[in-house]
Formats: sequence, C-alpha cells, structure tokens
Amino acid sequence: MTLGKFEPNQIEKINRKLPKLNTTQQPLVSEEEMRQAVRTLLLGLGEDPDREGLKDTPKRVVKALKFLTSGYNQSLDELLNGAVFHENTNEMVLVRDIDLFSSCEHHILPILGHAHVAYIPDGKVIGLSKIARICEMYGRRLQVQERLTAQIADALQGLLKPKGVAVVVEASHMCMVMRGVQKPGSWTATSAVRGVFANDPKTRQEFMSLIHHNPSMH
Ligand SMILES: Nc1nc2c(ncn2[C@@H]2O[C@H](COP(=O)(O)OP(=O)(O)OP(=O)(O)O)[C@@H](O)[C@H]2O)c(=O)[nH]1
Ligand SMILES: [Zn+2]
Repeated sequence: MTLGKFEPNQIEKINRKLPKLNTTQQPLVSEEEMRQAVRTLLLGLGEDPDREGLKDTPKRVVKALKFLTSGYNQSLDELLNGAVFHENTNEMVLVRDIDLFSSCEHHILPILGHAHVAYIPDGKVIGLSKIARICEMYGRRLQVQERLTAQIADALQGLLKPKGVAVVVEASHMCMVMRGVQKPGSWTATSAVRGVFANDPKTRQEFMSLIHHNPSMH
C-alpha cells in the first residue's frame, strides 16, 4: 500500500534540516543578462563571440548550466510521487553504482562518479528508482562532494525514518583532473552514515564489503 503524498509540513521539516536549497523563486537576473555574461567570458578569453561557431554559444551555455543546476527547482515530494510503501522488512537494501554527475561549486566543473546508497527499513521502503532520483536531484546543484553525500543520506533518513542509512560517493573532480593539480587518476570517496550504520561497526562493515563486491565476478 502506498503511503501517498507526504504532508507538506513533513517535507518542509526535512528541507529545513538540510542546507538552504530553495531557489524556486524567480531568478534575480534575466536569461538575456546571463547570455551577456557568457559573451563577456568569451571576449575575456580572446574569442570572437560573433563567429559562426560561437554565435549561439551563450544561449547554449546558459541552457546547459540551467540543466546542470535544475536540482534546485525539484522537491522531494514531487520526485517521490508517493512511492513510499509499508513493508515489514528489516534487511539492508543497497543500490550501488548509481551514476552521479554534479558540478563543483568552486570551479563549476564536473564531478563524475558513482553513489552507493543503503538503508535498513523500519516499516517503510522507498521505490528503488527514487533513490537514484534523490541522488540526481542533489547532484544537479553546485556542490562539494561531502555535502552532496550528506544530503542524500539526510533525505532518506528524513523520509523513511529507517534504522539507518549509509551513502558512499566515489567521484573524480574535473577541477583536479583537467586543471589545477592535474591528477587524472584521483578519486575522492566520501561517506555519510546515519543510525545503525553509525553505531554498529558490523553493519557498516557489511555495507562496505557489499559495495566493493563485484557481482560479475560471482
Ligand atoms: N572538500 C572539497 N574540496 C573540493 C571539492 N571540489 C573542489 N574542491 C577543492 O576546493 C579547493 C579550492 O581551493 P582554492 O585554492 O581556493 O582554489 P584553486 O586555486 O582553484 O585550487 P587548486 O585546485 O589547488 O588549483 C581546491 O582544493 C579543490 O580541490 C569538493 O567537493 N570537496
Ligand atoms: Zn572544483
């Protein structure tokens, strides 16, 4: 049985606990002003923004950036679409290797990686695809990896009140690969554990061994 939509104040409560997310209000600058800013960047790079290949680039860049930050305009309620169900199970649910794309807030360059998300239900389970959608929503914002990881964990913890949640994000930052320190092979792993995953080393260990187990080798 679906639990249906969440009460608005329940979602509100979860959102309030998370860092300020809401940018659903009208943007403070117009689309045209944003395009002009990209044009200025191109000029600053010594390019000719009027040459054929770049003519529509400001429009494309603004569109692309809006897409890559479209997670600001999503809400957990809308994304869940009521897909939370009563289920009497208390076994670990793990969704691993969820492709994750985000943008680093320092350089607005891509963060590319994977998320592994587990929880131990306490009477309620969530539609599996919604776990990936939650990762997407927080990924499509300007982020640091630590905050992205914590937001995914806190969203699940707030929505399901499970016995525990564990999230590991493994990602490569293009700002460390293509520029700056230029370390193409580097990966950053971050974790956020809540409830039983924080309190019980055995449960945490089980999660860690499951995410490093390669099913194709079985
Ligand atoms: N903790 C954390 N740091 C990040 C993340 N993404 C980028 N950074 C770091 O943010 C820092 C910004 O440092 P600054 O010295 O202000 O910027 P910068 O001169 O571009 O630094 P370099 O990348 O070292 O060239 C860098 O060390 C980045 O590696 C992230 O998700 N988490
Ligand atoms: Zn960066």
